[in-house]
Amino acid sequence: MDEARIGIYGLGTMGSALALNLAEKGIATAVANREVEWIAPFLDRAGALAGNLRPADDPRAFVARLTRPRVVLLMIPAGPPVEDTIAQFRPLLERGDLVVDAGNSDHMDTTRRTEAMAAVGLHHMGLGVSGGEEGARHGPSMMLGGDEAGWTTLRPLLEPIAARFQGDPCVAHLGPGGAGHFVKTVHNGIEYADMQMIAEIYGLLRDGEGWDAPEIGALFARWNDGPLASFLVETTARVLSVSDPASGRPLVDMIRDQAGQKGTGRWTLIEALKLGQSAPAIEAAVGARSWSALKPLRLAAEAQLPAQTTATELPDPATLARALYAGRLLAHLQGFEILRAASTEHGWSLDLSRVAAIWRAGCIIRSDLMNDLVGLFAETPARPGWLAPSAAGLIGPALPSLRRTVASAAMTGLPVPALSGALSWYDSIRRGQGTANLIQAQRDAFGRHGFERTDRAGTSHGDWG
Ligand SMILES: NC(=O)C1=CN([C@@H]2O[C@H](COP(=O)(O)OP(=O)(O)OC[C@H]3O[C@@H](n4cnc5c(N)ncnc54)[C@H](OP(=O)(O)O)[C@@H]3O)[C@@H](O)[C@H]2O)C=CC1
Ligand SMILES: O=C(CO)[C@H](O)[C@H](O)COP(=O)(O)O
Repeated sequence: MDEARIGIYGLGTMGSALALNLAEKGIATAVANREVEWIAPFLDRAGALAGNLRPADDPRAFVARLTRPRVVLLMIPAGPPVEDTIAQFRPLLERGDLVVDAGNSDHMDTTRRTEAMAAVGLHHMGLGVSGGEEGARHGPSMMLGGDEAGWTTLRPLLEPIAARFQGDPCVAHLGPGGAGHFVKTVHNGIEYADMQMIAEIYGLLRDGEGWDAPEIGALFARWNDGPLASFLVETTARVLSVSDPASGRPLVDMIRDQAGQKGTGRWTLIEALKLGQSAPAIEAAVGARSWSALKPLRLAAEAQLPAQTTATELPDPATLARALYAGRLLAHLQGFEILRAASTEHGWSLDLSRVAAIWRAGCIIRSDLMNDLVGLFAETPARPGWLAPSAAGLIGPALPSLRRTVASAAMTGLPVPALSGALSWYDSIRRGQGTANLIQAQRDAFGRHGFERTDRAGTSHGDWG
């Protein structure tokens, strides 16, 4: 009677929300936490749902509560905590049992662990979960990597708790090993870029036009009724409207401009570079968070360095909205191209249309745009998204607004690194004749590296004098 079909280990923000979600769907769930004193208050908060929760004070008792094959889902920080916890559980598990790492782990760690666990007959599954606390509680988007047998076991547990888009559960088995965690990492890279571009538009309105936070929030709220409709625009509108009870000022004005980051944005970039890809909108977003942390240096530079700006009228809100749409679209195309490159490199056969489909609800980057991307990536799965027949029609109408916004921000001295990175990337990928001929000439001139001529095959060298 007291058995559980799944066990959640780690009752922090995400783990406790996932456990309540499972319990609410009638799935008996074992729960445990490293520091056991958190378990009783969690059960109190669970109220009637506690009837479907099976607490355990230590890993052995926790495992003993699970039906076979046992499913141990870890919702704890990536890195050493996951490593150490798996080592703790491994001797308690038997052939066929599963460990599901549902935190934001590095895909290479997940692949390594999958292989090590498979060698002793255990299934290690990497599960990317997105949606924050609210998503985990009422329906996250979930990206699973691992073997087919593990998916067969997990599917009846994950589909009932997933977010749904028009009835379709936002969970998919995306590939073997670290495929799920890789997709989650890139999800977060896109999340960083989207947040940064929103912040850049906020900066133009605040510093260029002198709008206050509630005014900007009201504009974002209106935008959320149009093509920019998304969780992040909606959230932005909400946070900009909140005032600080202590000062009476908008709460956002009382927050230090130094952003945190746990690593997934940076990992996206590192992976992109390793795959020979570039993702300047995501790079700009990671860089902007890093620079934000160096507040004393920025203050010193502001006092010392000239701005040399030219007074220029900033675009009207409708132009800014289209610029944000274009930037967002290009950042998504960058992220999805990283996924496509990784899929080829690792042999994952990722279905990019399905990835977009499970990002339509539950996750942080859910948006109306994602629905268009489902169709776009179905059109030409073997080629970059921007070569899909529908891409030009999505990008074209918004592009002049992106150009106008980036140009006037540059003249005014207001930083828009992600928007301008997206635009430069676009202008680079659509240019048939680039400037790398000069790079090749330079390389050959100083290092005899050789180049290919346009009129004959093979390696040539120049007589550079
Ligand atoms: N918060 C979010 O919006 C999202 C978070 N994630 C990921 O989910 C995972 C959990 O995040 P979140 O719930 O926010 O984190 P919290 O900080 O709220 O909770 C962390 C949990 O991990 C446990 N823990 C910490 N260190 C160890 C350790 N060394 N060994 C065993 N258990 C440990 C904690 O136990 P104890 O109480 O004993 O300290 C606690 O249960 C992370 O990988 C995070 O990146 C994914 C999507 C969204
Ligand atoms: O995974 C997430 C959402 O999908 C988390 O919100 C993510 O951990 C946030 O990352 P960071 O702290 O680096 O901003």
